[in-house]
Amino acid sequence: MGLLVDGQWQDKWYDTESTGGRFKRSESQFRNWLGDDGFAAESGRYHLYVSYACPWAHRTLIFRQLKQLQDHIDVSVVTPLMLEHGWEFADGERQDKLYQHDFLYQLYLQADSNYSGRVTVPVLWDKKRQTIVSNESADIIRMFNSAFNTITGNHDDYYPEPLQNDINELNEWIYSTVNNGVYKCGFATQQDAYEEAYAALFKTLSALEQRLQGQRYLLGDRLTEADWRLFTTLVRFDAVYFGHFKTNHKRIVDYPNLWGYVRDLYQHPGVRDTVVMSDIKQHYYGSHKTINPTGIIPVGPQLDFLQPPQRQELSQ
Ligand SMILES: N[C@@H](CCC(=O)N[C@@H](CS)C(=O)NCC(=O)O)C(=O)O
Repeated sequence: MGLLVDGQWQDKWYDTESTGGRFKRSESQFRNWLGDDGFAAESGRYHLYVSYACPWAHRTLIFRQLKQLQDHIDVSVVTPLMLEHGWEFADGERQDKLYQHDFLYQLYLQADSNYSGRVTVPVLWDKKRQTIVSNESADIIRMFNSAFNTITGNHDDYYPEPLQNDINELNEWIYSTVNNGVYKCGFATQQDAYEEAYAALFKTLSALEQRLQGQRYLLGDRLTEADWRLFTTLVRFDAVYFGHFKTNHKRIVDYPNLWGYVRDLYQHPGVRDTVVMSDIKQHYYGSHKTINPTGIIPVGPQLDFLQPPQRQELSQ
């Protein structure tokens, strides 16, 4: 675990000293947009770098499936552990298919040899201009939602105009208390910081449980970006966050509506292939030595995401 400082790799854990023990996620720095400034949407031009463990990268893999981009955007997948060199590649299935780099930070240096900042997944790479289009998953999924529509013929819209304000509001709330909320619990280094994040997380989960009582998705009948962003955290919750990040007030299986909802989304065509639970568990329990020094990976729990969700009738 580390970061680049003026193009040099340094092995450092997150600094929580200046924030009273609170984990603060840094802003992504590459924020170009497909279609703008010479980044035309073209089949085969862009490459996606992901980790199967990472909930932010997971969103982009889901949108690649939903929007039928598999033949147009290829993917390289890092190995599950993130240790002193950050994200790494290996031979075979986990190679950097474009440049055979050993470490992801080498790709960042290829884009900017003086880069300072964290080296995160996902990365959307432009093979033509040899640079990073974006390392912000929220932007990448928005681009995938529409930029390639004329190429794929897939016009499904997960960010429809009339619902955009509602989606943005939900995203903000769910990002800060749930998606990033679990990290705020897990990476807190002071008791009050942890308890504050824990309370906010379970307050939101309880509100979401209520909301999903009479409706299939967060915004009613229509499946939107907000659902997919919530899904990647919920699907990891019982196997990882509950124990490793100490978010143990309740499991997702203890919330009937949320549990049915996760199964419903898991069983959506193309999605289950993007959930690689072995990488998820290995990454968290094996990479965060300050939280789990032995690196032992718990065997359980048994989770049956294929149980019928019984939520279809809610959208009729
Ligand atoms: N805002 C970014 C966050 C991505 C992110 O933090 N990814 C984590 C993995 S889950 C990462 O690569 N962390 C490496 C680090 O912080 O050094 C996004 O949503 O794309």
